[in-house]
Amino acid sequence: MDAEALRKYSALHPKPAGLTLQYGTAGFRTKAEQLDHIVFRMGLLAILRSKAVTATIGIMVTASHNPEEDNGVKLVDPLGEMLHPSWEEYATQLANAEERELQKVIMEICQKAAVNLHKDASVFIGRDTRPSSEKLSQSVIDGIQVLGGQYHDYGLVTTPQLHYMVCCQNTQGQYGKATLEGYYEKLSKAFMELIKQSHCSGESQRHLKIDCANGIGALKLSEMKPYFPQEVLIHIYNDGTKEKLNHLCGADFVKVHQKPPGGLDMKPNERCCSFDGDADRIVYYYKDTAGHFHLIDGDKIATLISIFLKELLAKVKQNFKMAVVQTAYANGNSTRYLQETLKVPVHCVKTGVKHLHHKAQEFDVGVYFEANGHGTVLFSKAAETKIRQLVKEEKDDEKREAAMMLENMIDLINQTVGDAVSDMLVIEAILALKGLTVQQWDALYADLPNRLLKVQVADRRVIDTTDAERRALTPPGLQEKIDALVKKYRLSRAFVRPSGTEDVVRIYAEADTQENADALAHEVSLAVFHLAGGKGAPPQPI
Ligand SMILES: CC(=O)N[C@H]1[C@@H](OP(=O)(O)O)O[C@H](CO)[C@@H](O)[C@@H]1O
Ligand SMILES: [Mg+2]
Repeated sequence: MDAEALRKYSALHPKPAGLTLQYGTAGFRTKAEQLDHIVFRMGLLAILRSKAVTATIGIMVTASHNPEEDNGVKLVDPLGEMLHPSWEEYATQLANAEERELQKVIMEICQKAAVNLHKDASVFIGRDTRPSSEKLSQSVIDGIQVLGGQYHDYGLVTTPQLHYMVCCQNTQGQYGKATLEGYYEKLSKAFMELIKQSHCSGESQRHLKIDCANGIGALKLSEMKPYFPQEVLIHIYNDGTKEKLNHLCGADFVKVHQKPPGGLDMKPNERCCSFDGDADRIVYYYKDTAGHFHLIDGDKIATLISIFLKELLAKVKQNFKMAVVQTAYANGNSTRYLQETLKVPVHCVKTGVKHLHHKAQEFDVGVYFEANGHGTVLFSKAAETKIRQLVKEEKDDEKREAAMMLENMIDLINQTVGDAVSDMLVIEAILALKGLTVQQWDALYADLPNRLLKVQVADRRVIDTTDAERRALTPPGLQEKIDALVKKYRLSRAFVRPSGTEDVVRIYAEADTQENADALAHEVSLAVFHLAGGKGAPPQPI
């Protein structure tokens, strides 16, 4: 390591005095002006990680659905997964080290993680469309160069595209070609193969309006358009030419406020969807003839995909183990539908994509979605091999055709991470193949009315949870109070947990009516305020 270069370059990316940040659920996220030293140091860390695992590592500059002024950075592991939890701690240490200690901290990480500094290193870089992203990605490159590694800067890409590139690179092209063209070709080919087999979609069925949150999704979808057949009629809104990123639009806005985004004129019964700022989340929605808004969230997306896959799996008769993975935020009626009507096992894990991804890897076919629309499907290697073999060798027509559809699903879904573009194509293909309208999809089950609130407390770490975050262990008395409040309502459920991305405690409640869900959420938020050290004025009724 060139100590002099490290000193010189870290001085160009100084750490603001007293600032400490944590590598959280989605990497580092804060105001863009506080991030320069962080991204420089994540460039350093990406090199260390690359040397440790002898593979290409990804680094993405984005703050997803957060306001345009924010930014963030996260690392991508060799197969396109999130950074391994054991390294999150190193990331935090490196980010918070004083400048004069930087070299020492690097050496400590090398020792703890058995990094051989003489090995080669390679990093792929991507960024979203925020005004601050370009400069920050230059600082990443400074970090990479100080420790001496190769890099490829993909420039503007969606988060899932970068995950895809990393996976392609480290599987020597088995997953696909590590170029944007490779991504577009792989997805569009699988999509076209799938919809070839659909008979029943009239023209009106093929229109889809997409709110791109004024972000990177708009750019990349426009690039991808020429790869689609003419029958695909997608209309891009909020493309970033007029309004601000994520402002009153995007998947997070639509899910949280349960209303349509600005900038998209929606006619009754038109199928619409929203991406988030880095295009790794998607939610669907429509307005009925009475003008009521209907949200189709990640839970209903997981349900649609599960129905489709379960039918195909029954046809190929392979006894593949399939399961759905959710978090505590999944609507109670989605869980009930999946378990009782569809008879698919459902598992609940802690919030955060890495937890869902990890659990889904236990099955031959693991469908995972967060209610907010981040999700994908994982196929085990054994299942994939068997399916590809059936496509080549199976004599029975029905079985072979089902295997072909599964094979195309494997190629269409981005198995590295949730991907709005890929998920959208999966959904569009399923709707076309099953001849389902957006209303019919929505009608699979009715969401239980629910409410998500947040409360500020002095220190959110006073709340400790268990049972996939569904029960609070501390502070004393809180869970007992929640239990008592929940008993007052029908079909009710409530839980609280400290957020991993914001300095707040989140409260979730559902019940038989919206009034009851709102009342329960409010009462629970008061309990949190009083028992967990609430800050400022007590929460007001909704
Ligand atoms: C209730 C909710 O939507 N929580 C989100 C949010 O996490 P919190 O830990 O709740 O702040 O951001 C995460 C990262 O994007 C996402 O994985 C998660 O689902
Ligand atoms: Mg995102």
